[in-house]
Amino acid sequence: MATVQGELIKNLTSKESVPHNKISIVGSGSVGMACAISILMRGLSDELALVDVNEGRLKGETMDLQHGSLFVKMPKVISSKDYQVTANSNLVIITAGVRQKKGETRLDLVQRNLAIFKLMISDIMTHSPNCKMIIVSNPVDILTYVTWKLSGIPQNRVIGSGCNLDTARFRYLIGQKLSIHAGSCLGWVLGEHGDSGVPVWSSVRSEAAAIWTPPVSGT
Ligand SMILES: NC(=O)C1=CN([C@@H]2O[C@H](COP(=O)(O)OP(=O)(O)OC[C@H]3O[C@@H](n4cnc5c(N)ncnc54)[C@H](O)[C@@H]3O)[C@@H](O)[C@H]2O)C=CC1
Ligand SMILES: CC(=O)C(=O)O
Repeated sequence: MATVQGELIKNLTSKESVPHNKISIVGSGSVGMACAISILMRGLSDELALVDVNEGRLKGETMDLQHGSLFVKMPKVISSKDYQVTANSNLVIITAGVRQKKGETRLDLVQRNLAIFKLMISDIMTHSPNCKMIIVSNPVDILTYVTWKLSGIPQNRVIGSGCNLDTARFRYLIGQKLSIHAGSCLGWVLGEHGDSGVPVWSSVRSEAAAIWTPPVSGT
């Protein structure tokens, strides 16, 4: 029998809405939460799902994001340690795993994070066989390759963050040197993310460099 309370709190729409651009993030640590906030602030998804083995952290981070609903356009945030919550994602971002401790290199993380990936990738594929994946966990280039192999999906659906962060740092530092915004400095770091990345000086261009160009003699 319908109660007054039941009538007052029932949904106005009869059907559950189906997300059209669902993004899931595995790992709700520092990097996962930075991704989550960027996605929400830019309105990139209509449903955001988070997964982490640390249920206490996951609950706290999810509540923080949900409580910020007032400030974002697409505020649906769900989470669980069960990968079912990621079902039908268009994009899955992997930030889960261990990070470096003092004295460790990114490559030192490979065995521990590989073990996590072996379990995680099959769960992701079971629930979102058509998704694209962005890998951030380190060592990122190796784990991107591992994800491609473990998932069996075409290589154009598995994207590693690669040297994006190194390139951003490079452009920031050039900008600092020239007292201009990093966006006005072009330049790339290529190779493997981290200690062996190669700053390609011949790729560097900046608005300031144009100012420095000496005038052609005779003009
Ligand atoms: N590619 C890049 O440019 C960058 C990569 N990283 C890497 O990203 C990873 C994450 O870094 P942070 O967020 O700073 O670490 P964090 O320690 O803050 O977060 C990692 C999260 O992964 C979770 N986790 C661990 N095992 C899991 C599993 N089996 N399933 C689900 N969740 C699991 C942990 O509970 C934790 O919440 C590290 O490997 C780090 O080295 C970090 C910064 C930049
Ligand atoms: C953690 C890491 O890969 C970085 O900050 O470059």
